Amino acid sequence: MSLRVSDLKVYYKTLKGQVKALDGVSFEVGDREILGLAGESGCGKTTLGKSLIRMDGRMRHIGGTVELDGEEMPIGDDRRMNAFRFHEVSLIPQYSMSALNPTRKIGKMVAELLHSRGVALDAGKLRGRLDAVGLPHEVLDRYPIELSGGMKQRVVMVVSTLLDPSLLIADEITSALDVSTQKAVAGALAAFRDDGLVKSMIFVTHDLSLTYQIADTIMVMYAGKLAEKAPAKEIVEAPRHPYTRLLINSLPEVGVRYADRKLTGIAGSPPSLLNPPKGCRFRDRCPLAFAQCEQEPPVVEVAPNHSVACWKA
Ligand SMILES: Nc1ncnc2c1ncn2[C@@H]1O[C@H](COP(=O)(O)OP(=O)(O)OP(=O)(O)O)[C@@H](O)[C@H]1O
Repeated sequence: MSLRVSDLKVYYKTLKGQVKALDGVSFEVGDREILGLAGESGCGKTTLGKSLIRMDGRMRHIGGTVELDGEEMPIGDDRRMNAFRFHEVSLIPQYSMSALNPTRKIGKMVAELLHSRGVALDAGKLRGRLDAVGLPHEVLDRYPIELSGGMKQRVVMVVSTLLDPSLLIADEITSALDVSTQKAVAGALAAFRDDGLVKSMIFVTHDLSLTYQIADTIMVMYAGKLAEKAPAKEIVEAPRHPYTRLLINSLPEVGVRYADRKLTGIAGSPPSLLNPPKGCRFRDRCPLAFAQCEQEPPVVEVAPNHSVACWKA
């Protein structure tokens, strides 16, 4: 087992109270597995990715454990997490390709970044990684502004994996790209796993159709909790949770750009995570809701590797 997350609770401290962004989430990612993490905006996807790397100032580790390759990660301890960051687990954050330093050539930026981590640049390895994502070596001599969006995203992928992390988390890395570039970048990401450059991966996206192309397993979250997790084909072809069904039905049409997509077909909006409702958090929007949904549904394995949190699944 590569990653084991048990009953993880991560809250944000705000002036209005605690936002329960991750509220008791448990799941595993196997060796060589790509887990696609899906769900509407605000369900906790980014919080999950960040909490495995670096908590921001408002985030609090309230409970639960995270084990990577059998070792517990001290996710609430920023200093002790230094031993894990980039070395064991690496995150490609949302919008990271736009955050490349515009005043540095790519090669210099990579050298400086490694230096800041106390690691010497291995030029041969760097060139090998550029080859792996289909970038010409001469990008090292270019400024970010001279690269296309897809090239910048590949640079970020190379930088994030130079220290050979076991687990790579990619958070919405294809959102700002056109459809064919999205596919190419997702394909390059899957090749990282296929070539053994990383052992396992979490691919975070709103876009279930893209995640379906590369993920072995898809986990759907709703309002800070796990709704359903199953092999990708099963989630798409035979979803059991009413929320997953509605998500699948609202898949955007092929060829529509991210910015033009709207999640239609699910009336209402997710509950506030400041004071989430008791019981099933989806029940106000659920076409199948009944009295028992006032109790929180447990996550139940309804078929091999297929878990659902719904009384009616
Ligand atoms: N810094 C913060 N302070 C307070 N609340 C926050 C903060 N960041 C996120 N949240 C809240 O935590 C919840 C989960 O947010 P998160 O960004 O993890 O969701 P997401 O599924 O990744 O959404 P998106 O797809 O829009 O990035 C939301 O209710 C959000 O409003």
